[in-house]
Amino acid sequence: MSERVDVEQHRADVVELLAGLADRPVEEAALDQGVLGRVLARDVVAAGPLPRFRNSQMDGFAVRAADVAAAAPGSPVTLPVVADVAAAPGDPAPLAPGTAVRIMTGAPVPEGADAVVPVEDTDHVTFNRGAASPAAPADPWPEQVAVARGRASGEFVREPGSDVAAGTVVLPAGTVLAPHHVAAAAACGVARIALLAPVTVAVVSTGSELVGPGTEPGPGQIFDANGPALAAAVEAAGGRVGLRLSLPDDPGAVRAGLARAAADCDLVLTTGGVSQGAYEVVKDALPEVVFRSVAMQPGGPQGFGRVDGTPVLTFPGNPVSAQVSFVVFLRDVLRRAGGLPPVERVTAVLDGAVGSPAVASPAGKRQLLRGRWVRDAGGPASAPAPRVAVVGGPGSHLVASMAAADVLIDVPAAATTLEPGAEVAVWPL
Ligand SMILES: Nc1nc2c(c(=O)[nH]1)N[C@H]1C(S)=C(S)[C@@H](COP(=O)(O)OP(=O)(O)OC[C@H]3O[C@@H](n4cnc5c(N)ncnc54)[C@H](O)[C@@H]3O)O[C@H]1N2
Ligand code: MOO
Repeated sequence: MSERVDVEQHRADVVELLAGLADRPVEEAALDQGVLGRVLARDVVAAGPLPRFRNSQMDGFAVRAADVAAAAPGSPVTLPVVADVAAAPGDPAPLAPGTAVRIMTGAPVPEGADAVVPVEDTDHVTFNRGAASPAAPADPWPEQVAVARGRASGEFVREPGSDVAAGTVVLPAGTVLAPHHVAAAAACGVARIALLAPVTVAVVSTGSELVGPGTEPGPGQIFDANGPALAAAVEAAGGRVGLRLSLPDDPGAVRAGLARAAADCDLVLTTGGVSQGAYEVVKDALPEVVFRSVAMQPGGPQGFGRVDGTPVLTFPGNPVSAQVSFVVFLRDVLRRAGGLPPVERVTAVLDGAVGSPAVASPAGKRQLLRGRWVRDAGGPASAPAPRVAVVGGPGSHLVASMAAADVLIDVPAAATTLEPGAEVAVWPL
């Protein structure tokens, strides 16, 4: 008889087993190559300031604010336009008092100028002639400008370092990279970044009945669902699939496959072969692993330990059991090890009942039913928590019901029935 433990005990044992995974090596990557969702291992520091130089926030005229202070719609101030500055390489000449330069958004503001008057506030209104004359050359800069509205010193001038001072941290270590982080690093001219190396996981399916896609299953054969499912789950949790194996029900082959997996990866994950049958190859191949029954459904039969020094978790073969095992025991451990935040469990209100023959909850076991958020408009606005309804039955072979679910509804071990309106904890999928 194997030992029987509760869910929290097994979770704690898995956390302890995998504690060493959190010590991640660092790897470098180009900023533009698949870094989204990855975690920065080191701060990204700006070598120079951002903006890099004083530049215009508007298309208009760079002026000395004092020269146009008196301008008003009825009494414009007219200045000679002495140069044209585009957002282009080069350094404009200083601006003499009593003059203006035409300037474009992002162009360097000449020394001496301290404000930009948008073109709309002048007699030119716009510099852009649009599609009316696409072949025409760009507007030449005018000889003079009549400014109808003065601007305070500093208006529409972007100062260097006003976004980032040179030498400061743009993105701190631990940032989970999203597009806006890539933008900030790119603006600072960063080409390569240091990332936490993902935990590498070997995903090992066992069962002589399994075939891969593209094969016509013969009598007694089924497609391998767990391999692809767990590989996807590993990646979604920030891990990297280092090896995928599908092994037959032969303890020798399983032992050899697991030895290879242990040598190649940080963690080995198996499915199948851990129950009470005559061909429980994972159990038979791993005498050093602890096999136990966890008081939950699905996902009761579990094992944890090491193969050749590498941690191994053995999940049950039923596809829903394997996926639920990942969510409950491994997802957050993997995420934390790779620097990602855990997925928070949330409280929800049950929309229907649990306890009908179709949706029963066994006494003494925590049951993780598949559920969906109820998003109809009719719900009371004052509902204390989001509502959730059971989807499909509790059977651990019901992969399509699992695919229709948003969450796992956590029915406490003591409960065999729950009334509508009951508060439940849910695990987002
Ligand atoms: N007498 C008992 N029988 C069973 C018990 C028990 O306590 N006493 N526990 C049941 C529970 S609960 C589960 S869960 C399963 C676990 O069985 P195994 O981990 O040994 O898994 P297998 O027997 O290899 O497979 C179970 C089931 O899942 C299918 N399977 C396996 N691998 C895959 C895969 N990669 N993709 C898709 N489907 C897979 C397999 O064909 C079986 O149908 O044991 C119960 N029995
Ligand atoms: O506990 Mo098994 O994992 O029901 O299906």
